[in-house]
Amino acid sequence: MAKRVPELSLSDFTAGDAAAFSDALMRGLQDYGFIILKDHGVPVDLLGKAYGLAEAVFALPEEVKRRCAAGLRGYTPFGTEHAKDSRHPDLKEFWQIGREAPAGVEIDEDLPPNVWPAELPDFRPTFERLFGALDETGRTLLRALAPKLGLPAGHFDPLVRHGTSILRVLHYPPVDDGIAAGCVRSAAHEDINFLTIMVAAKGAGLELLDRDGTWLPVETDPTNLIVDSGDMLQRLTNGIIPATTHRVVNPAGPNVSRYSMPFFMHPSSAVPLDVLPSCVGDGAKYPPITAGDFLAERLREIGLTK
Ligand SMILES: O=C(O)CCC(=O)C(=O)O
Ligand SMILES: [Fe+2]
Repeated sequence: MAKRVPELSLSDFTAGDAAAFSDALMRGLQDYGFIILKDHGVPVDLLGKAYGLAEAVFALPEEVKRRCAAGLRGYTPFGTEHAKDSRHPDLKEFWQIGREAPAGVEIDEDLPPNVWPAELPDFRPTFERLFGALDETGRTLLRALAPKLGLPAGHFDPLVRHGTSILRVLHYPPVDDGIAAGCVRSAAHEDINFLTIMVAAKGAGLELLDRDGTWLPVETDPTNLIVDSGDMLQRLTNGIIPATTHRVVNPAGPNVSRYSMPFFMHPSSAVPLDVLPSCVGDGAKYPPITAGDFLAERLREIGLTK
């Protein structure tokens, strides 16, 4: 039988057999590094609205978009980011929305303000809502995963509640004929964070590197979410949950724009990424580092900070 990324229903966890869901989530991440999530609770009309605004924001004039560039928030122009070990820039532009410091709560984190496009008044409320909904889904998934790692269900909650999670709205424009050989929409990479919860793209192209060394397309209905495990979870689990290499290939069919929206779930910067006691086995494979230092190192390696 052809291999397929496992499909899970989040309602099994919230209103069904929670232990069976936890088993399937753990197995999916171990075997594929990816799962498809149905019945995730993020309203489908919100996903539709977000897609519409993603198209609108990237259609704004280049100088308007560039005025909304503010480092890790707002707009990042085409050709800025490259995968960690790639010499070529990825063929994408993106807009990043971060967590903002909660009103009235003192937190030990530098959370810069977001940048909003004045031309699109619906952009801010829509993406604030989507950020909140994906954040909630991510916390639920971490609650489902915790018992599989010998942890109490609520273990991750305080680590991620004020963390540096970021929602990235991505646009891959039609690929130019004159593009340099070796340039792809998104070169092979692993995500940096704990989990990525991604609004499934409308177009094909996402592929994961399967455990047998072949590229496996990750395809699903755009009303579903796609979840993958990142490097920080790999470190915590001593590699028991690996960060799976994935990429976005150039269009094989019609040469049209592709949009996607990954939400990268990060803990607070001060959180140590030490290997969990239940996963140490014969010894930790990774030296201790905080989430903040690890993120800073990786952002430099992909060209997003100096
Ligand atoms: O566009 C996609 O489907 C995947 C994007 C991705 O892997 C990333 O931004 O880390
Ligand atoms: Fe990724």
